[in-house]
Amino acid sequence: MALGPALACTDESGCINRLTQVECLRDVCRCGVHCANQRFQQHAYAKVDIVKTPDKGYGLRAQTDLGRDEFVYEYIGEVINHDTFMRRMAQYKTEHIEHFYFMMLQRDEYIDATKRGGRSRFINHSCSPNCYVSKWHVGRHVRMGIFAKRRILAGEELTFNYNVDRYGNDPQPCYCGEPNCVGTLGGRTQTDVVTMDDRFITALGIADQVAQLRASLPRGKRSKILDEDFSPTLHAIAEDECARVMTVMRDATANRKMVQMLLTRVRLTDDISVHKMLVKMHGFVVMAGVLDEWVDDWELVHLALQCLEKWPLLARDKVVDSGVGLQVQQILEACKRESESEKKFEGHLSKVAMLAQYLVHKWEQLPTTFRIARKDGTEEDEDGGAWAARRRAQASSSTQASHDDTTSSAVSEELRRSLLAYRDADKNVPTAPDVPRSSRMKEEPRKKDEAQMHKNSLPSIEDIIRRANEDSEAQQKRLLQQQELELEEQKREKERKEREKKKRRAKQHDEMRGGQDMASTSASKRASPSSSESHIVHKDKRARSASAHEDTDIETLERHLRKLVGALVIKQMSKVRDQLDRERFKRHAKEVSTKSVSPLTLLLQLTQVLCDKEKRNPKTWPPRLPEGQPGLRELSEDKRKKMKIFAHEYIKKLLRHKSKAHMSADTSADLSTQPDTSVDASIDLGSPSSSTTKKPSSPSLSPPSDT
Ligand SMILES: C[S@@+](CC[C@H](N)C(=O)[O-])C[C@H]1O[C@@H](n2cnc3c(N)ncnc32)[C@H](O)[C@@H]1O
Repeated sequence: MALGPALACTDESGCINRLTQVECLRDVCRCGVHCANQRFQQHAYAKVDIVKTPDKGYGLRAQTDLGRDEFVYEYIGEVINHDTFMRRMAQYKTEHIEHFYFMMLQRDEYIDATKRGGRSRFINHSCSPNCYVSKWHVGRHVRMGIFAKRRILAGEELTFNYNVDRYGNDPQPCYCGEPNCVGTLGGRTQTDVVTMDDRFITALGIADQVAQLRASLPRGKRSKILDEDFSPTLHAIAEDECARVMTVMRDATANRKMVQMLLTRVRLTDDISVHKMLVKMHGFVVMAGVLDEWVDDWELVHLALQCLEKWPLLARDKVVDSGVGLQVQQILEACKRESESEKKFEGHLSKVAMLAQYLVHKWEQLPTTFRIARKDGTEEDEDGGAWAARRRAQASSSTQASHDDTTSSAVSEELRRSLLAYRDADKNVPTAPDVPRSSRMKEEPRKKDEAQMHKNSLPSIEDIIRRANEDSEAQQKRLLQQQELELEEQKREKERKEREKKKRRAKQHDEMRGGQDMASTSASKRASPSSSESHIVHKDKRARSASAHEDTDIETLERHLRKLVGALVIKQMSKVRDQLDRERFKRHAKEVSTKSVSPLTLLLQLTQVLCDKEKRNPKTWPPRLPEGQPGLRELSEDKRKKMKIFAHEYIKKLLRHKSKAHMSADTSADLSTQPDTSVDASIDLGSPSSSTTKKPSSPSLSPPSDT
């Protein structure tokens, strides 16, 4: 089934490269730009923060959630050989460097991130980690990646198990704080089952046995017994275990005990389909790594040859491409040399010699074919192509004319290009001759440290921290800016709504007032062209002033006016309190001073009337502060004076009216309940007095001089 671009070379795609931890190569993978298996090459790192921990120095923290098996970071540093590694360990001790940053890459290759490296150097150890370390092949290089072991939430500290891959000077106390903490980090060997990573235990197919044993042992003795006495029963490999076995074999190539157990599982397997699958999972490439690493160890070499003998082949390509053919040939020659000096084949040596002879002969019988590029783009072997190219370039370009790119009409374009690429690359990078390690080890120096070549391109630790700080500062700045923009946007939106609300209110207000004015005008029959015009002028002015002061909170101004006028009215009322019923006065005073002013009582009406009068005056409403902007702090002296006179007159009139009504308990002038409409009629100050009352002499609220 053809997979969409989104799935190209993902875990779900079935891409063999991805499954066996080989990166597809740029310009080679047929999925082109959609290929998701180039994470090392593309530096597709997770977003992380460098943080200070309470007792482990700095640490690394996830900035975002991470999915299981997601690529976190590459472990970057100087790649050094064993001699340099030993020298630096001693040097760092004398320099009193507190933290260790070594990680083993493969035999005789270590990554040192002490002085130069990437952010991954800050990842601390945990006995129950949320990440794991895994080796990937990227072109000709083995590279160390850190991956999420489970789903990780943003903010969690990232950790992996140092006891699997990391080397330091001496064991250090562990402060991971996990319930299963083994107490120390570093100083252990990678073969200790007690510290062994779950992935390895699963690949060995011994998870149940380890769990049982752990459960049956007393706590204190667990690690000792597991390390020294534990020899698990190994079983044949099932088909669904092939990818795991091969990836762990690649990861643990330098771990003798692990390699031995995994090879034993391969040897115990009889199912031909499992062997086919192992071959498909780059089995020959992984085996070349194992032979390269353990070429001096006859027992392991024997075991490896026993596995190779089981692997089915129709053509010689994989043997040649991986370099295993050449290695086995050289093993055979080494056996011969050894036997000549010893004058006899013994033990593993004789078995190795016989098996090697057999394999060399068997493979020679096989034809050499070339893979034709597939059209569906779903498979396979971009890396196989690279390895093929490398091996051919290194070992057999002259003897195998048919491998030459000039004869490549039958060869896939992908293979041809990777051949060219690697030949070019090989021109620049000195590689060790393909000879058994025993002889290679004698060469001094054995191999130029890649570290020396890349040293100057690696950032220093100060650079990393500085850059991390800059990054996080920039990010914080971006976040702040974004927040500010959002706040501004919210503010604008709020203001817009407020304006609309005010417009609506002003419109309603105008309509109401228009209606009232018209009604009062027609009722009093005082309408003259000039007053009608002035009403329109007023209305216009009001509308203009409303729109000019859209931003003013009219409601607040009104409330404030009511408070000021209310206080003034209360003062006036208190002057005649003796004439008023005490209880009633109190009640009204309370009502006046609260915000819920409504025309329930006549006295409230007095406040209301004064306020309405004030608000009707376009010259003074809405009021302005001396600074010019809309607002109201207090009433001007002039205005207070006028209002006092008005209130005084009003109250006097009321009392007169009450005494006229004989102050009966059930009087219609009951101040607490019903509006006294007779009095109400007498206080229409904005219009000529009713026929029954005289207009007060001086309550006119002319514009105050200070506004
Ligand atoms: C690769 S460095 C990790 C970064 C280091 N914390 C730093 O500040 O640069 C490894 C060192 O960190 C410290 N470390 C890491 N994990 C630790 C743990 N679980 N307990 C105590 N120290 C730890 C040890 O000193 C160790 O040698």
